[in-house]
Amino acid sequence: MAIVAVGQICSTISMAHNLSQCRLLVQKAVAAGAKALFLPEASDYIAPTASETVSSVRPASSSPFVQGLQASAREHNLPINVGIHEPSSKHENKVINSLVWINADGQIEHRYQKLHLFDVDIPGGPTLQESNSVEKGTEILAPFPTAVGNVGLLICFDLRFPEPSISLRRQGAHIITYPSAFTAATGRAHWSALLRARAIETQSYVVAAAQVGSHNDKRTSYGHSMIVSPWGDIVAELGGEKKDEPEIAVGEIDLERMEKIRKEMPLLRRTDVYPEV
Ligand SMILES: O=C(O)CNC(=O)[C@H](CS)NC(=O)CCC(=O)C(=O)O
Repeated sequence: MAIVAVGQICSTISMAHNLSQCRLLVQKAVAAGAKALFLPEASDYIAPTASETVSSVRPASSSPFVQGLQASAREHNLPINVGIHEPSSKHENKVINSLVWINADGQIEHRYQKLHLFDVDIPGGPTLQESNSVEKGTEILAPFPTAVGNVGLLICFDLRFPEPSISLRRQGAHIITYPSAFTAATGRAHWSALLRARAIETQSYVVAAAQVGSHNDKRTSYGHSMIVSPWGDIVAELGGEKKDEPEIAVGEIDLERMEKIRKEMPLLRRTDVYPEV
């Protein structure tokens, strides 16, 4: 059994501030005995406008934020999963919403690019057009082995679509991650129900690190980072308020219990009957 930590922060436009928040979380995760730390979507920065999202981007190889976290991972021998922005190689005026796995040697070993972009217009909020500044991904990254189990990467709004999580499960995932910056309004309505549903239907651990609180005068995130077991229990959960110091929550990944759940209730799909999904 291994302990994992989810970290909760309130990223702003200041990469230096966001890095210092994340480094505090690394120290807390190490002190708690965690074997991996999961950080939210867009941990490097959250900008108030699409143009500032694009103008703030740095390649990972020269981003002080990414390099700082790589140094922390190496120093503490702790793998870190973190959501960042990276330049798009296809569009000059877009970034990619990316999730990287930094291994215990501080190397970026895996990278996933967000598939589903958050374009919504709900009167009274939220109104966000992620595709104005972000280029969507085109593939699922196969789950990869880590010290805490086989990890499959997805991001935030991807949570609303069961198909990629089912695909990751079928490809051998034990843990599915949803680093997020859920809006306060949609988070209240849907966040925990969706996370529990994905855990129950994939019979996998779901680890969801979330942004919390007010990032700027336009954006507030719901928080409530959590770890959900393959049976759907909420193993650990943080609150919805931004604290003076960023917080972690920790939980055990029990792969034996997961295998028992999968064996006792096999979820055999009738794709012979519904091949279109
Ligand atoms: O803007 C950035 O830099 C970081 N990206 C985000 O915060 C993204 C896109 S705006 N947020 C979501 O996908 C929220 C989904 C959500 O809230 C829901 O599905 O209800």
